[in-house]
Amino acid sequence: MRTSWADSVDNSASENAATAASDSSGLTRPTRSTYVLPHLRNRQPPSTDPPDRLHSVPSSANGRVGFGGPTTGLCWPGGSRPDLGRAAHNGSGGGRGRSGWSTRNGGWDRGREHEANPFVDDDNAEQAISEQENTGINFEAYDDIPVETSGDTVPPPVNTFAEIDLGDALNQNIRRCKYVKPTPVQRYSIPISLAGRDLMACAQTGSGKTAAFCFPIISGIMREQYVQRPRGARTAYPLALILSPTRELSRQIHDEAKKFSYQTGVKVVVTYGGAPINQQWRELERGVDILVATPGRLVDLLERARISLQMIRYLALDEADRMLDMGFEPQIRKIVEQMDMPPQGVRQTMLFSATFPKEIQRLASDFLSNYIFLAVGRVGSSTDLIVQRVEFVHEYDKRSHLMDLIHAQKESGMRGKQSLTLVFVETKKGADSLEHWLYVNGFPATTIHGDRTQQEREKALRSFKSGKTPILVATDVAARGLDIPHVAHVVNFDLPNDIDDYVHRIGRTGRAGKTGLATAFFNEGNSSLARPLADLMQEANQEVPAWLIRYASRTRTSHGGGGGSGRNRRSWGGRFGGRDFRRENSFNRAMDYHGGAKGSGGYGFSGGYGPGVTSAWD
Ligand SMILES: Nc1ncnc2c1ncn2[C@@H]1O[C@H](COP(=O)(O)OP(=O)(O)OP(=O)(O)O)[C@@H](O)[C@H]1O
Repeated sequence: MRTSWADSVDNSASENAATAASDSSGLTRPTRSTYVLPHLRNRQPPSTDPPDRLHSVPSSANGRVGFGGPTTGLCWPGGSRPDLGRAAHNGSGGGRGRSGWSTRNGGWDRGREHEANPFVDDDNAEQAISEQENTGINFEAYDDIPVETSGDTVPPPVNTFAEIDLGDALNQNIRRCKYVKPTPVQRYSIPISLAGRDLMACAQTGSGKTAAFCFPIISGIMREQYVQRPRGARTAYPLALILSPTRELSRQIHDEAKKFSYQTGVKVVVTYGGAPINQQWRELERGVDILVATPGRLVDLLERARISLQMIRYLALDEADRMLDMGFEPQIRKIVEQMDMPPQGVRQTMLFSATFPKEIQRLASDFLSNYIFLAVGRVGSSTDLIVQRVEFVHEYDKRSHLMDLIHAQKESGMRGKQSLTLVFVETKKGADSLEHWLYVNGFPATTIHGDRTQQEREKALRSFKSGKTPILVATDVAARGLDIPHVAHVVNFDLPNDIDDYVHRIGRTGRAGKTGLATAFFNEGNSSLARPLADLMQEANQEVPAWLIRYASRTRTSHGGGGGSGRNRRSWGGRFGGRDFRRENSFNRAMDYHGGAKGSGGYGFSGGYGPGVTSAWD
């Protein structure tokens, strides 16, 4: 019978302890595996299993059951988190440096020999260029950024990575990534997460949210020297789950997380639809600490009892507003609430996105316990790095307009290479047809959308990233999260119906402090977007054409002053992509405010997240 990597570590440890029935914290530990019938495997674990034991640990000040108490400063509290079922780590409690760091003895040291170096083989030259450019990140662009936090006792932010006790191995990887200092969302969210707090974080596109949730998870797992996992025959027991809405984004998060966890002993595995499931099974059987997944494939694996969530300590939802909108919510609820994942308050939950409509915040709060809301502003910050243009273009003129833009782009291409242009369209058919037309007209283009096979999607993305086909025509499947260096221009050939989708789309350029250009084709068909678009551009100090303002005021009048309709009836936080909805609900707890001027408007009305079409997604 095969056992997982984690199991083999645990097996050898428990075998050494022979029939030991308790660990150093006096908690009972199962000494032999018990066969569980597949149909019973996803039930709540028996009372001796670790997650149940967590319930017996008293609540701490932060409201988290079983968490070893709030930290002072940024270091882990002395001793282990009793909720983890690991032997106490020997840290000095608040001390820095090596003490207390797990070497994850045994298992990974063996596995490490085979651990490919993710810093050398990844996209080769492309990787090298983007790494070089990380050193040139325009941090000045972040200096005046407004940041708002709300919630009970918010841990203070840090200014440097050195102030945070992330552990030597992870620090080494941060250096390898050429991250010199934390971005604003990292400065605030990492201390919050390291203190064990739940978090809802709203920060601009391209501002480093992936590292913001990966670092605390990796660091937390590294600190846990020993985890007793049930010895389920072929079931994997990850300690952390990162969910994202698309396959490509899951792969990207996996690639990043592998870099951050290189030689830490923390094993990251990805699973998503459209790829052979057997291969993913085999990978899972070799052991997994952090599982990155799309919801559909994960539900499949849970139902087949290939994965159990009973050991989950950390849950992160990237693009959380998208994950909780109508397209995904039932699947997410199933994963988080109806399988065997420990409840909120026991696990630590982190939700990240660039946009957080209030209705979605309300839903999301079901998953969180006494959480902190963090908003890192848009205006006066990285969104300003994207020059936004909007042109009035009739449907029949769109192609020739696009051709003009691409010609202009070609002329301004750097190093003799055409810079990358990402063109968003509404439908899969429209994507294929536009790609064909571009190809016929001599423009090297490729396309990515939900009707293409996963292989085709991945090939298209590679070809675009490498510059072989410098034009990518995409549906919204490429709108969120994808971090493609050198995207100089985003063209909204068809505007989306939802202003939040617009924000994510244009965020594919102007990443990590770099500049970018976004052009939108607007016509009568987009009237409902006129007002939110005009407001957004104004907030980002962009030039708003007079005709768009006229359109915007017309929609304002026709909607009785409410402005926008359907999905666009959202209460944005003015300078932010979202603001804590608890404020409107007479949430009278301590509010901390850092930097920037307070409350500059927003749309001034709440909620109304209407139904939307989500066909372009997984
Ligand atoms: N501290 C840092 N220093 C330099 N570069 C960084 C730092 N943190 C992240 N980056 C780089 O910034 C880029 C954007 O990061 P990331 O993809 O995590 O953004 P994001 O906030 O998740 O964006 P989106 O909202 O579009 O998903 C990446 O190339 C990443 O490597």
